[in-house]
Amino acid sequence: MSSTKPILPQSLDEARILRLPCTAFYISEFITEGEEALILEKIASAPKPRWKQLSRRRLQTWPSDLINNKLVDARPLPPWLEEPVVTRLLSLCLDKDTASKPHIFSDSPHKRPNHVLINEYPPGIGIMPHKDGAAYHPVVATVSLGASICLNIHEMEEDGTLKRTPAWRILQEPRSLLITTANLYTDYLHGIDDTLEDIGLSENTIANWPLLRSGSTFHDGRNSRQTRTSLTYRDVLGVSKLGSKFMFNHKR
Ligand SMILES: O=C(O)CCC(=O)C(=O)O
Ligand SMILES: [Fe+2]
Repeated sequence: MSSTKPILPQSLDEARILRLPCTAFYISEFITEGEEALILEKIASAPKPRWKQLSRRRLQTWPSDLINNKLVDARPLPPWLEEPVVTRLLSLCLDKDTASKPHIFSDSPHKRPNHVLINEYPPGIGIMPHKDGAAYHPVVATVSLGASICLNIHEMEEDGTLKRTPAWRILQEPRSLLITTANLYTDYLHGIDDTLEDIGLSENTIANWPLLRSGSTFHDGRNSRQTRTSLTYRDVLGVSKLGSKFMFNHKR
C-alpha cells in the first residue's frame, strides 16, 4: 500500500462540477489506499453499540447523536476522523490566486466540521431521496470508502412531490471527496438507488464524469455495487456546552 500523499488540486476551482446548478466539487483521489484501509479498520473495530442498525443500512454517529438538532457536550472528533480528512479538507483553497483565501468551511459557525455520519451500504441498498434538514451549515463533505456508488439529485414538482427521474447523477469513487454546498442540499433532494448495479453511466449522464480518476473503468456504463461506506462531514450549527438537564428543563 502506498503511503505517499495524493496530489490535490491547487484550488477547488479545478474540482468544480461544472454541470451542476449549484456549487459542488469532486476530487477523485482525496485519500490513499492505506488511509482508506485504516479508516475502514477503525470503523469495523468500533464498539458494537456504536452502530445504529436501520432496516437495511447501518450507521455510526461521531462524536454523538444530535439531541433536538444540537450537539450536546460535544467531544472532539476522534483522531482517525480528523486525520487525514479534516486537515486536508481545510487545506484546500477556494481560489489559487489568493494565498489567504478561506477554505470551504470558513463561513460556517465553527469554521470546521464537528460531526461525522458513517453510513454503510451493502450491495442493493441505497437511501431514499431526502433533504438533510436544518441542523447543519449547508456544506457537506463526503468521503467514499470501499466501492463506487451513484448519488442522485432530484428536483421537486411545483406541488412539492418528487420528480422520480434524477436531474443529475454524481458518481462517487472509493477514496474520493464530494463537497456539496448551499441549495444543492436545500432546494433539491439527494438519494441512492436500491440496486445491485448502477447502469447507464456515461459522460452524458454523470455530472462529474470529467473529474473521475484517470483510467476509471466504467466503459461499459456499469458499476457493480460492493459494500460502500461514506463519511459525511458537517458543521452542526447548535452546540450546547451545558448538560442535558438544561436541554430538557427549558422549552425551546
Ligand atoms: O452516503 C451518502 O453519500 C449520502 C448520505 C446522506 O445523504 C446522509 O447521510 O444524509
Ligand atoms: Fe443526506
